[in-house]
Amino acid sequence: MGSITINKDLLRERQSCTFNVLELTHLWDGGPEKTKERKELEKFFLDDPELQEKIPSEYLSHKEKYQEALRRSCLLFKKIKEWSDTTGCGSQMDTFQNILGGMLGSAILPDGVPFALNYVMFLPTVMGQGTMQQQAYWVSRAWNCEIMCTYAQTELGHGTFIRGLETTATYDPSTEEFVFNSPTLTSYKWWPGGLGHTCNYAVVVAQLYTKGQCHGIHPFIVQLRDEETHMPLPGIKIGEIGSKLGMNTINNGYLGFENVRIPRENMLMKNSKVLPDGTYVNSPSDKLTYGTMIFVRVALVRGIAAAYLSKALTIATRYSALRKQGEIKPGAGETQILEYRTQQHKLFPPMAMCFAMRCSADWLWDIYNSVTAELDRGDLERLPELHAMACCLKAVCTKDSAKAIEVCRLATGGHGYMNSSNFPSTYGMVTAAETYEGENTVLLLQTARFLVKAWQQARSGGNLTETVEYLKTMPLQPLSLWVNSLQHLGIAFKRVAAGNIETCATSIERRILVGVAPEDAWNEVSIQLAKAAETHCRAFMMQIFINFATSAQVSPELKKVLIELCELYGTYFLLDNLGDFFMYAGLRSSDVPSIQEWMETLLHKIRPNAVGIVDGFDISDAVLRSALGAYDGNVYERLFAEANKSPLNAEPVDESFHKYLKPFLKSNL
Ligand SMILES: CCC/C=C/C(=O)SCCNC(=O)CCNC(=O)[C@H](O)C(C)(C)COP(=O)([O-])OP(=O)([O-])OC[C@H]1O[C@@H](n2cnc3c(N)ncnc32)[C@H](O)[C@@H]1OP(=O)([O-])[O-]
Ligand SMILES: Cc1cc2nc3c(=O)[nH]c(=O)nc-3n(C[C@H](O)[C@H](O)[C@H](O)COP(=O)(O)OP(=O)(O)OC[C@H]3O[C@@H](n4cnc5c(N)ncnc54)[C@H](O)[C@@H]3O)c2cc1C
Repeated sequence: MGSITINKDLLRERQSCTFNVLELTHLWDGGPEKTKERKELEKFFLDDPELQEKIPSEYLSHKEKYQEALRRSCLLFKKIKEWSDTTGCGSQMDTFQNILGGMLGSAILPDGVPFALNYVMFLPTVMGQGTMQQQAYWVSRAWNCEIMCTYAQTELGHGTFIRGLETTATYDPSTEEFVFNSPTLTSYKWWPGGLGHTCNYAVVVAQLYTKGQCHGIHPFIVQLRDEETHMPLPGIKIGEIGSKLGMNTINNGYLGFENVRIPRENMLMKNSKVLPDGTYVNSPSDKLTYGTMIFVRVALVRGIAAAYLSKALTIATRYSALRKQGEIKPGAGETQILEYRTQQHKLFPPMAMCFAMRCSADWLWDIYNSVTAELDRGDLERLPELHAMACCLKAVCTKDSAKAIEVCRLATGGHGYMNSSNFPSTYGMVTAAETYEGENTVLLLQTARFLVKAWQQARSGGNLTETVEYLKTMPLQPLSLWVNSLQHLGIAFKRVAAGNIETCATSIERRILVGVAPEDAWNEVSIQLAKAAETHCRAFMMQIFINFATSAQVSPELKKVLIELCELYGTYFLLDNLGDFFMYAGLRSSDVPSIQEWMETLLHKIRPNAVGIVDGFDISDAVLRSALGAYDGNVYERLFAEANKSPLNAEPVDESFHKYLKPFLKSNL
């Protein structure tokens, strides 16, 4: 291996960047103070040799992977406490979020943290759905890792349709206990993270029966394993569900119950209650039980979709700046692959998406916090809008991110197929989020339900909330001739969304008029409904990005880049969905060449700043974990170093040669 110097092409890219990269880093982090905190945090954790990987996890067995992940998780959580005690600054919650859902966690446990569900789902559920007394008892125990907990909702037979869950919790007033049973194979809990061999308690979502009546699904805290021996308690059948496409250290498990008894106090009773005599007291809204899912959907947009995409882009962009292949002009010398317009088309629109996701995530987080405060005061008015936006943003951002990460991998050719590129684990992590916490199509249909109602309300002159206000204003504005401007893009995206929503609503009405049952009409139109929800989300993200790029308090050089990215976001999705813009936004085919040219010019303008933009994400090599994406660009040396970690390279001749290959070859002589 040669000495470590920065690759000359990367150096040149950095010298020609037109804006101050540190300014972008500060903007991305939310201010210089946040950048400083993040860096200190990363240093504290990533410099610890005990937390560093000794053998790449791909070369470990399934069991060894889990054991190593558990070892590091324990150290990691000890260090979190140490961090909070020594610094006295930065709430533990920020640290946990960074570790469990963010970049730091992916640096230390790239295939998932087996403790994640304790913090991501168990604690938010107890805090959102437990009484003050329950919170006082359970939160501190779980927070301090005296116990380790998960969230067990999904079953072998039902994930999406949670009203169809089969696990039963039957109240026995004689002992003031709930009795848990898994009446069928399909009622076994299946999927919860950490359930396999890590957790000793879980929030279990089950059908509540009292006085012979079923009251639907409710959350309960159930002890699964002995706190001392970790043996499953009597009647608990528990294990791990096996190897998966990714997230192989998160220890997803299965769980069945046979007459397992828990005290009445373990039902989370902030919303609905069961009194000692078995009387059921209703919740103000049965949807409050779904609160934890909203929280996680909100967190995913930034913590998974935007974060992991920024990682994939850093890898693919740096690599594309130093990788040379072929010539554009014969005899002119080999070209950096980043010079190819098709390569720019693969990488730069996802950069724009990353920014759009990031500003949308900030908006979503703010509305989540204000609506949660309103719910605590008994005001449920804005819950439907929050639910609708959390659903579509989770679906669209995880879909865009997973797709773009795969494009980034393809953009790095064969080397991207190596585990050492870190694309496989990055993709595995993000595509999982397309399914968990609400499968994406299903979530889009939830948003569509809200949109169709909003459209009906707009038509009848009713009031509309912030995100659907355009359904009232758009139809009143005359279609104007196409102009290549951000403002026109913003309006065109809203027109497309409004048009799609109207088409769905009228298609449903038409079917109902000829006697189709409303539910059947909904199903028949659901392809368009899912699309309408996606276009609504896209219009929202376009507008949020426009607001952000045009109002950001940054230098003119950085603002120019933000505006270029924002225009690229719009032109890219417009050209990808031309039919919609022809149908609903007054676009004519004669307008298309100028938009295509606009998009191509944007690619050209962004080109000199591409490396600067991904450098601005400021993802350290320890977090990036990629032979292709390291800051110094010494790709080929790193690929070799990683190849030499393969256990097969430990000996010049593997023992299997003598055992199998040699006798086989000899037998053919
Ligand atoms: C690290 C990885 C961790 C992963 C963990 C997991 O995956 S854990 C497992 C994660 N699992 C999942 O994510 C499972 C995904 N499945 C689900 O979330 C639900 O079962 C469902 C929403 C798909 C349908 O539910 P349903 O059949 O009961 O409902 P419906 O369609 O009949 O609508 C009735 C009304 O309720 C409304 N409403 C619905 N949800 C919410 C909400 N959260 N808030 C507020 N409102 C909500 C809806 O808008 C509608 O309002 P309307 O129009 O009547 O005024
Ligand atoms: C990595 C990972 C981690 C997970 N962690 C947890 C966890 O910690 N705790 C937990 O409880 N669960 C967890 N889950 C489970 C997860 O929440 C479910 O897998 C998810 O909600 C989807 O449910 P399902 O698997 O039953 O899919 P299904 O609902 O069976 O979906 C299958 C197909 O049917 C379609 N479909 C279903 N219903 C409808 C409908 N109404 N309209 C139109 N199409 C529909 C879907 O679009 C999809 O194409 C995890 C899953 C994964 C992959």
